[in-house]
Amino acid sequence: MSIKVEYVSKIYGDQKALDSISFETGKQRIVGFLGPNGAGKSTTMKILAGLLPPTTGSCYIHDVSVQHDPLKAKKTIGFLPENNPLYLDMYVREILSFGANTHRIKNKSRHIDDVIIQTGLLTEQHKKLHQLSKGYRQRVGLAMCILHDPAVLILNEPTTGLDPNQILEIRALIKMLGKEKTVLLSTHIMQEVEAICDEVIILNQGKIQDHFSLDDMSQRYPKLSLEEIFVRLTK
Ligand SMILES: Nc1ncnc2c1ncn2[C@@H]1O[C@H](COP(=O)(O)OP(=O)(O)OP(=O)(O)O)[C@@H](O)[C@H]1O
Repeated sequence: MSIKVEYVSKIYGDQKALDSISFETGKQRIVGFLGPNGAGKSTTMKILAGLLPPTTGSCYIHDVSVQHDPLKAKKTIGFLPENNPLYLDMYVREILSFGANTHRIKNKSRHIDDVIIQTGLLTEQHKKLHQLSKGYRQRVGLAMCILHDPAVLILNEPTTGLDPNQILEIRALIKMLGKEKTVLLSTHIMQEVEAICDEVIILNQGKIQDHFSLDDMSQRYPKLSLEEIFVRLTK
């Protein structure tokens, strides 16, 4: 099992954001994590990334408990938060070097070269982040995520705010990364899920409504598009 979530609930004050959710994903799968605004996607992702404690329940990345062994679990995770907060005054190589130091990566320079090639940043590597287009900033965010070669990527709305060309390029990059890694990807774009995901989890008001493989979709929901399924499960 790659990602395992067991009976996770999260209560903020008197707001129940997650209500005992459980799911598991296989390895090297791209999993679309869908739900309307406020469904609890970001909360789940932050809990999985070890940035937020659940109120109850547990999660595991490759059988390592995020709650009990957070440092070990974090070595296996690359997390791209919503809005990809980066230090915009830093140069591309500088921020990657900063990330590599955090992960104590050996052969840093060669490793950064590899990640720059993998994420298509070669032509932009000498720029400061504020000089980059949103799409290239997103590539830097993804480069930061994969620096320590984690087996699992947790990507919160990675294509939001990008133009159609950049969306296609970032999707292709995620699809390429998904050949070797498990990717949990939240998005509001159904087309994106159909283009790159192997399976889908639909969350609504803090509860999992369904979890299915896209290969099984037409059998499970005959004649319905993913958008229609989303509406049916979240209305
Ligand atoms: N720090 C917080 N304090 C209080 N309530 C919060 C906090 N963070 C999230 N919530 C609430 O928890 C619920 C789930 O929020 P969350 O951000 O996880 O949803 P989401 O599915 O990621 O939404 P979106 O698609 O809009 O990003 C919402 O009702 C939200 O208002």
